[in-house]
Amino acid sequence: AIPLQYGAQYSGKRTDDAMNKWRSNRFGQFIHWGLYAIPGGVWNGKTYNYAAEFLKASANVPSATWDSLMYQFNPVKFDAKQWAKMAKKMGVKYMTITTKHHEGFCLWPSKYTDFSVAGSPYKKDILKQLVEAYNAEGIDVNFYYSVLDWHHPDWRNDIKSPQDSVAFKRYLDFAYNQLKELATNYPTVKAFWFDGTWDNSVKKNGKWTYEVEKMLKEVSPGVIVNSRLRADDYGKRHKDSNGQLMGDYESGYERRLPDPVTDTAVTRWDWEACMTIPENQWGYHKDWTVSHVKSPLELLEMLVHTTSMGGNFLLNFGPTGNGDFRKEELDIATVIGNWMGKYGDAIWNCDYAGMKKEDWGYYTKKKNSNQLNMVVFNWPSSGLLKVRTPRGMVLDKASFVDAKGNALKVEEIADNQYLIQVPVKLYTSPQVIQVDFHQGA
Ligand SMILES: C[C@@H]1N[C@@H](C#Cc2ccccc2)[C@H](O)[C@@H]1O
Repeated sequence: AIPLQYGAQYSGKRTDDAMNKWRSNRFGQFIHWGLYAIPGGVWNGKTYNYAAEFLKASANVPSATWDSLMYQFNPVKFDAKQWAKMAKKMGVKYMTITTKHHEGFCLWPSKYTDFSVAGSPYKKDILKQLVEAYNAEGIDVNFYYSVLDWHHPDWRNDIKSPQDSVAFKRYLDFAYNQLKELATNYPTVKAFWFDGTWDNSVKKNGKWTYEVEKMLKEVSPGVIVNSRLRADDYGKRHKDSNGQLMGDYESGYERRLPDPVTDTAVTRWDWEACMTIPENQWGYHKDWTVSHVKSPLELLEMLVHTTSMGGNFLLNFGPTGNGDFRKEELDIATVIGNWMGKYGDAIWNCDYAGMKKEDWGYYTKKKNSNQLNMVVFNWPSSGLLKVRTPRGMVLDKASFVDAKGNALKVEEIADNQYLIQVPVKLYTSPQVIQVDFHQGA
């Protein structure tokens, strides 16, 4: 192995209570909210199709002009309790909020910058209201923090001169202080979600990324840090120069999921996928007709797919500049929430079942149980669901979660091969069949 000072600190999955809770949450709400929500992808009457939170770059807006959006930030419809109630009904167990995105605007009154809610007509601490409201609903809150900062004069994309070094050191001190401020002032926050760490300037500062993770865990014991923060001694990200995952979970799946047949290696570590509802919009965009908007059932399948591979699914919402949600997002929250209300037990505290993927859908397995869930998206016209079990696993009985009393016919047609007989029907949402099993000889 290559000797490293700033590589992975441990291997395997964390098994402490904080990480077990993070893992059991499975379904989270991502919220991207900042000044970019005010123009919503439109600048000087022109609609830019690229991600709305990148509008400053897409529309080539001068920094002084963009930063003056701060004086328009006054979300009169913002109601943290209402947001938290919607999230609770949707069935999420955690929420990740952008404390500061690439634009540099802070949703809390940071003492290290004037470019925050404190400088806006709104004035109040948004993070404090969200943490209190979501925690009151029993939902954990995590903080997204962009290391990339277009506003700060000392930010550098790369270090190409001694002057760059001096300036970027000032920037890294600023970011370190902000992160310590966040961990100190919001002690119930469970995890830090780092982004904007792809530039050479950060890759050349693996030591700083190591020190940030160390500081956060000292200030907030048990806190969880994603792999995106970290660069090792040689600038390697996510996995160090020895191929070991850095941080507490892998967070490279952005708008994509691992393949359930060829990518089962991900089941060996903790990981999370984050997903947009349109093709590529994290911040609020006025016009969602510019790309495919995923239906509730498409998103629900992604949630089940992710759970079936032992990952967490973080679904993104982009509130408007006024602090309310668009109808499409409210409808998705309702449909998914209705399903989670009936079948959430097949998601929460469930994990990879260690079984071969079948065409009809996905398996999830309740932690520390002999309860196997079959979430069926593709209903078989044959009325037969094929199940291949690992050696020694014997199926005992199966029934619809909705009809526990009506046992389904389970036929073992060969060693470790079963057929479960189901009615041939057209369903309009995925069905969940619960299977009890035991470990045989
Ligand atoms: C979680 C997501 N990561 C951010 C990004 C990005 C990006 C997109 C293209 C090229 C380089 C970086 C998005 O703005 C959103 O915050």
